[in-house]
Amino acid sequence: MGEVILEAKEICKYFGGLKAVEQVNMQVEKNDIFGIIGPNGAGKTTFFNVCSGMYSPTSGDILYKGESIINKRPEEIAKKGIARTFQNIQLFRNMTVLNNVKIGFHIRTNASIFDAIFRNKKYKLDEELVTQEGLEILKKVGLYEYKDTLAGNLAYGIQRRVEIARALALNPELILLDEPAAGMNPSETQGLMKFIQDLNKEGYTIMVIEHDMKFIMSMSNKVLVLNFGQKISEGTPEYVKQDEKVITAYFGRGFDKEAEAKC
Ligand SMILES: Nc1ncnc2c1ncn2[C@@H]1O[C@H](COP(=O)(O)OP(=O)(O)OP(=O)(O)O)[C@@H](O)[C@H]1O
Repeated sequence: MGEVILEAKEICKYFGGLKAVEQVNMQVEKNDIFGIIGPNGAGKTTFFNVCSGMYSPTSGDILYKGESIINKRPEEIAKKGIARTFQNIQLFRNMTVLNNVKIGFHIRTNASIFDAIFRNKKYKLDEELVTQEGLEILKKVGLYEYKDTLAGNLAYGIQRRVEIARALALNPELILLDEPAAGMNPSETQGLMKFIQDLNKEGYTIMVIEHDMKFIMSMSNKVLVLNFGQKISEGTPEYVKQDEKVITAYFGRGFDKEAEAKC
């Protein structure tokens, strides 16, 4: 077994009387592409938000490299090496791609708002460094040609990649992706899959939640399946696909043909 970098221990998250997530355990190992799927309302988003530190669990713990990240501020979590994207793209549409990526660096550089306003030496040094690093990231992920394009003018699939590129500016080890293929057409989805696999080859560990079964099954090395807030299966895509409990969860909800076709 490889090094565990993110661990969920008996996570429960209740909203009033509603048990959105119930006793879920998970271990993401270094270099995994760890996929989480489940039917609508299964608790994926809630679990994701607990893992990224956005929600405190009702009970249980989240450990990053053995250290609890529960109740830590988002920037503290980011500094530890965890980056995330959001379900709805959160780019500045009227800014260039490069400037969007540069924003991702603000947590890492030491220039204060004071430095920035008065554009003093420290700010200028940081600004140069950040521009260089931003360009490096764009080269690394194949987005260099868009560096001067306004984010709002890009095709949807490319905007998604820019969002992920911005997350890389935090220099993370672990990237959490929240439904990255939502709203994409099949060719954009294919492109995104390759993009994520390439990042993984670069050494990033990835945890991803998605509705799209085919996306998760063809990309992940490990899959966790939630249903009604509980973990019903976990393993390789091959294992999960033939697990009776998974088949029942999906088939029982009446989208068997669709789900099967997508596997
Ligand atoms: N902030 C909240 N307050 C109250 N109930 C919530 C909240 N967030 C989620 N829920 C409920 O928790 C359950 C799990 O929702 P969640 O969004 O985590 O599932 P999901 O698997 O991500 O669903 P989908 O695939 O539809 O996005 C649902 O019954 C949902 O209505």
